[in-house]
Amino acid sequence: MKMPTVKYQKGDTVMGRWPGSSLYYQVKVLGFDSKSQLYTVIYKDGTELELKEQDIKNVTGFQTRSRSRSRSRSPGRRRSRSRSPARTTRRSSSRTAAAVAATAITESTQSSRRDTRLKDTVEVRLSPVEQTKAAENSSNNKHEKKEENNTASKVIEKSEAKVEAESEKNQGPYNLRRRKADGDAKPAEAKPDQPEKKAKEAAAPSTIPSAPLDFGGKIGAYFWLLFLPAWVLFVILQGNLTDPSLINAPPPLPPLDTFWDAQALCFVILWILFQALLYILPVGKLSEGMPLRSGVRLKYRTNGFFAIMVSAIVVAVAVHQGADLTYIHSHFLQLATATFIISVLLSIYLYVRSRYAASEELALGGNSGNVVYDFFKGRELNPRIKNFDLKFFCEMRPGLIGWCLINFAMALAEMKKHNLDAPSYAMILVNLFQLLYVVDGLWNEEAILTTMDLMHDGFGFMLAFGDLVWVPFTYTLQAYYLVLHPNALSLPAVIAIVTLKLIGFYIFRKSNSEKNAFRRNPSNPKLSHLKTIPTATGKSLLVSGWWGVVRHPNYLGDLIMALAWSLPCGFSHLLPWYYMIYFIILLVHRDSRDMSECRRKYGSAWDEYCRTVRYRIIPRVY
Ligand SMILES: NC(=O)C1=CN([C@@H]2O[C@H](COP(=O)(O)OP(=O)(O)OC[C@H]3O[C@@H](n4cnc5c(N)ncnc54)[C@H](OP(=O)(O)O)[C@@H]3O)[C@@H](O)[C@H]2O)C=CC1
Ligand SMILES: CC(C)CCC[C@@H](C)[C@H]1CC=C2C3=C(CC[C@@]21C)[C@@]1(C)CC[C@H](O)C(C)(C)[C@@H]1CC3
Repeated sequence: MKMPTVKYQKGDTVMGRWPGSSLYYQVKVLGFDSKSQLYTVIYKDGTELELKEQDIKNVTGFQTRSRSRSRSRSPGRRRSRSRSPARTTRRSSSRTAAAVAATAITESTQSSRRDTRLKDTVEVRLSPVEQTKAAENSSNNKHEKKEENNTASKVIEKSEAKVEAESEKNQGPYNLRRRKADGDAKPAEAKPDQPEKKAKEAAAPSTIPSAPLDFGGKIGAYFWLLFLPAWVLFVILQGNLTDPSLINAPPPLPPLDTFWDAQALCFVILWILFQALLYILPVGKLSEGMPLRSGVRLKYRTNGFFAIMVSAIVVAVAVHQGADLTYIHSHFLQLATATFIISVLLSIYLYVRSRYAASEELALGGNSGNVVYDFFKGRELNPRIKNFDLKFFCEMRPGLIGWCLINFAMALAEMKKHNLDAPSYAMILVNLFQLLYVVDGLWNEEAILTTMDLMHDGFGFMLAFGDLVWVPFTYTLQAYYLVLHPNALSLPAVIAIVTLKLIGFYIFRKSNSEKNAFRRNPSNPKLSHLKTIPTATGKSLLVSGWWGVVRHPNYLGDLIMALAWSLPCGFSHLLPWYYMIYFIILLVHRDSRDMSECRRKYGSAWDEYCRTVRYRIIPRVY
């Protein structure tokens, strides 16, 4: 960059104020943009920011800040055990841009959220220095003090209103740029029909970091590809046995031709097309997803509740017209096989199209270069055909609504099998509990846009199979089990199980809604009583409310609900407890995946959060 005649020159070592605080760090000037009148500076750990001239000072007139003074002043110190910058640096394994953020715990009130944030900035990770008295008294500084509030409040406005998109787009008075060390640069791939894009990407190295391999890496991917379908087959066959113990040896494989049923395939295709039709109808809200790396926010048609209502009406009419839904029970294996074939075809399509996707459209994981691993994990973050979002659709519609349809069919099958006028209590509970879970998910469909799957995971075999096969054919195992293995429940047992379910549901819904509301609008007045930790990405972390109890309160609620789903099936067999066992494993693994991802994103701010909120899922236990 050619430097015009400006106060500070490229290469100068100066003191740069950290946005939102009155602390200065030694920085090097990288350049000056005459248009925006901002200096690009680099901090010692490699973080780049754009600063105004007022926020830059000459090194003379500064002295090293005494840490104890800095810390004892800090309101946040009262909340945190280990605040030594040195210690934090040692403990933090993956320092990102956040590692230099002024990590503060802020308590905001409705009226003075911004001011409080400014006052409460308590900790920095570089060796902060402050100006000498002489320098502080200078007239220049008086002006600067006034300006400090202006500029800092701009930062907060930025981080509270349109935070993510703007920080990524490099707009506004300060820019927190991605650190170069955020990940390995990957060779750019571009769509052949987008020569402009290709040229641009070839010129600039791709910013897509490849995340560390998950799920046991490349070998693990082979394993899961074989194990997951085999497991679905195993539990379906077990469900038909008189003694369906999970620890029994697998039943003998039925002849191959029993797997295939063309009619079953037609039903599955019809069901998916029907759901796709409901999804594209211009009914319901168009919700915005979280900002992507490019700053773009995709739009999603969140009409899931409408879709399940219409589906229920259509199914009711079909049953009234004589359709025999017990077909689903008697052809469970064939329906699962047909859906499996569709999920494999879909995964192949997803992998092939991801080879043509631009690098900015790829997820952080799933780009290892190993075909099998990438096929399994998924490469493209939001594969779309025009506005039709494949990942969102698959996650929220055919499998999820199909789950309720299958449960309902199992209730009818139970009545048929045992000549009942009504389903058993156990079957009713399982049906109602899971229906509530699905309907709630669809009612709050927008909230899915802030979950890990939608924000971070690529769409590949794992999710395609998970959404289309795993959910409808294994999450229904309790109802499937009850058809052949009835379990009588006393009234007190029913009351106890319903109470447990409601407690779990309350925790699950409240915590998910709190995070979703906060992510969508961090300055939401309803959340102003909550404490937050700002991070260098512009986003903050909730540190009180539900997210101050444990790091994943939503998982806790979900697990309590899972317990309530299995209890109606009794303790005679392990099969109906499969979901509970699987779910513990899934959520513990998800929690650790999320931990690594958040540590990568938020650096020391995340470490700070973990020190403040010590337990992951169960208070005082885990
Ligand atoms: N039934 C089932 O099979 C499954 C159900 N679920 C349920 O789906 C829901 C979503 O789960 P999942 O996507 O795994 O995870 P979360 O909804 O918990 O999302 C995790 C993300 O939330 C953000 N976050 C974490 N801590 C904080 C905080 N303190 N303050 C603000 N934001 C924070 C981070 O993203 P960022 O900071 O980038 O916004 C983090 O990556 C859960 O209720 C879970 O139980 C999940 C898996 C399977
Ligand atoms: C096959 C693998 C071993 C695991 C696949 C995992 C998937 C089945 C799950 C990953 C996250 C999910 C969510 C839901 C269903 C299961 C999958 C797809 C969810 C849609 C269920 C309904 C909830 O209300 C929810 C919060 C919207 C869930 C979001 C995550």
